[in-house]
Amino acid sequence: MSLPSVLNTFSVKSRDGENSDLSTPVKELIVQKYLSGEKYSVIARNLGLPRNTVYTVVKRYLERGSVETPSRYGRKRKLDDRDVRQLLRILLKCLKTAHHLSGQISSNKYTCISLALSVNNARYVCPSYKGIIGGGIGGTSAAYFLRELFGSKASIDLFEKKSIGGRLATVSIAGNEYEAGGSIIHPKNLYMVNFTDILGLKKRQDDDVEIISIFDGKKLLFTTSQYTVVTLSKLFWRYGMDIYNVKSWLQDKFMKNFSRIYKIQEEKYAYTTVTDLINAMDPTFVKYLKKSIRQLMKEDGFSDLFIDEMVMGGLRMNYGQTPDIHAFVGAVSMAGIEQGLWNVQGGNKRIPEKLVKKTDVNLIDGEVTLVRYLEDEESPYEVHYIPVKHGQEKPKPKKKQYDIVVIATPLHNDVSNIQFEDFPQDIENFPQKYHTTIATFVEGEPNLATYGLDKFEDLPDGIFTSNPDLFLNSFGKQKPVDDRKHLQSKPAQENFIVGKIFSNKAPDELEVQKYFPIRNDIRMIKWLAYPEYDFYTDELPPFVLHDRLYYINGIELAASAMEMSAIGAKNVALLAYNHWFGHYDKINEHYTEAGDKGSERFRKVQKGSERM
Ligand SMILES: CC(C)=CCC/C(C)=C/CC/C(C)=C/CSC[C@H](N)C(=O)O
Repeated sequence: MSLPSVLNTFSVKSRDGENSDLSTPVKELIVQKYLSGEKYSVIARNLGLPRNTVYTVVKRYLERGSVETPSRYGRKRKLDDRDVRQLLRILLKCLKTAHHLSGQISSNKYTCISLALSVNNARYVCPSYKGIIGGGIGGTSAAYFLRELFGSKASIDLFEKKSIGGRLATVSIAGNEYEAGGSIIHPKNLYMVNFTDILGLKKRQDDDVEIISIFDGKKLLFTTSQYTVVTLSKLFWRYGMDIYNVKSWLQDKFMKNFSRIYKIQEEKYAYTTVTDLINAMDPTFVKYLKKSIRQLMKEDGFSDLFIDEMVMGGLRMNYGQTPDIHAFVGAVSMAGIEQGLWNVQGGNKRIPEKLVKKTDVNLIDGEVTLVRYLEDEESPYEVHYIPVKHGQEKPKPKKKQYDIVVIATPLHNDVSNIQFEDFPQDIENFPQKYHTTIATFVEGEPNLATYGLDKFEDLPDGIFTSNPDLFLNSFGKQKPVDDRKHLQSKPAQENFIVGKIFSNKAPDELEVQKYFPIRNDIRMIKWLAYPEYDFYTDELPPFVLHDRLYYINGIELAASAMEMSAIGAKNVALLAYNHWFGHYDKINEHYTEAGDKGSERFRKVQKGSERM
């Protein structure tokens, strides 16, 4: 099955579509009954209709404010815009006095109805119980943003079956801890910068000039120098103007409008699909999903040599893949080889660990197996889990009910095996393949001959590879996550280093010998690290799986990075907040900043996405 069709099965689509075969009075009767408090199942039974049909009619009504299917040729509205605005003003006044409603109201044609629905639907108290499934950077960021939005009274449970941090982890070798998973943060990754600040953590940034080479499997094609002027001359000699153009190209084509997301989210706008969120940053980004980074850069005049060496090198290091992956993740990878990258003193996993404490969540050590929808219950999501085994006894399965549930783990069979039951539509596991990346840490003496070198001093700090057939994706000399010198162990022998080999397959003894013939210790970590970006589609997964059941990790299909997970988490927290308090004018809506030219190009991407 191709990806678009697979993703369609994942979207929230009602089985009986538009119900265009029901007459308008019947649809109106359904809505009337719903508004007077009758449950879907009761309405369905009394009217002799399938429950799904009733659900869909109500859902469409909540989205559109009308039971009619919108049509250019349909019946005209009886009220004109002026009437609607006037009605709105009156309604708003009544509502604000009567219910202290704080929602903002715009004058779009459905506002009148959604506002009326707010009277029935808006909840004036915070949801009591929220469950987050997954304790990685996505889940813990979601906890933080939910706490920020819903306040200290909301009770938040966070389920994690292993350890907090997920794919942010350290490995212990030669007496020190090293970054083993997501390892780098860009200076413009505002959420990571803010978390580090708020949580009282410190940045770890190398002041030493790092020497980087590109290796084709036989020799080092290119090596930077510790003198910037020499490096620039060498780069210019090899890549010409490409090396000067790439920085401003990345800034103009990507970084500038990517940064719009921070303002958009500060203004509490949220999007129901990953595509809609990307589109809100810049509609051109949606086009990047449908072409390769190679194609985009070639269209913009970059040479094959530059793409095959620099871009390839960055992509093999960051995602173990090639410039044939889509241009959005390609651009993120390019940002990941810019200057000024940093990580957290003590390890990046300290961010999620400290977020858990800061947000005062209730941590549940357990593996979630099932989420069941209990339609008639006040807290309709029943989460089933198996507590982590601590003693000898086999733990008994348990369950808890929630108002809101956030899934913060890839819904992918190799990673999680959560079942969904009794939902009006199918919620299936994430069909996209995840890429296996092996990080092998070795304490030993590197094999200089492999790189065509003679002297130990000439071994670069980092090696990118330009050959897609090579076993080695990248190599890097490692520094401990705690760079306070007095805490670090000394290497076991002269010319011993701790090096990290990234590869797509586990190395056998011969392969390890090739890079480290003499060694003291070796540790190998297998990650299902990020999606296999072998698709071009602008139909990325939804953030909303059901009314108040949200999913963060679909954002990884756009690009996987710590910051992307935090952006996804903030979007989901804002969706939960806007849905709960009836701020529908902040969902899937265009955000315009005064004088913001970029957003004038905004177009709606409602294909396959639904306003919940
Ligand atoms: C915030 C702006 C303006 C742009 C940044 C876009 C972005 C999300 C950059 C992340 C850069 C980065 C750290 C890329 C590395 S790829 C992920 C890698 N596998 C890792 O996490 O270690």
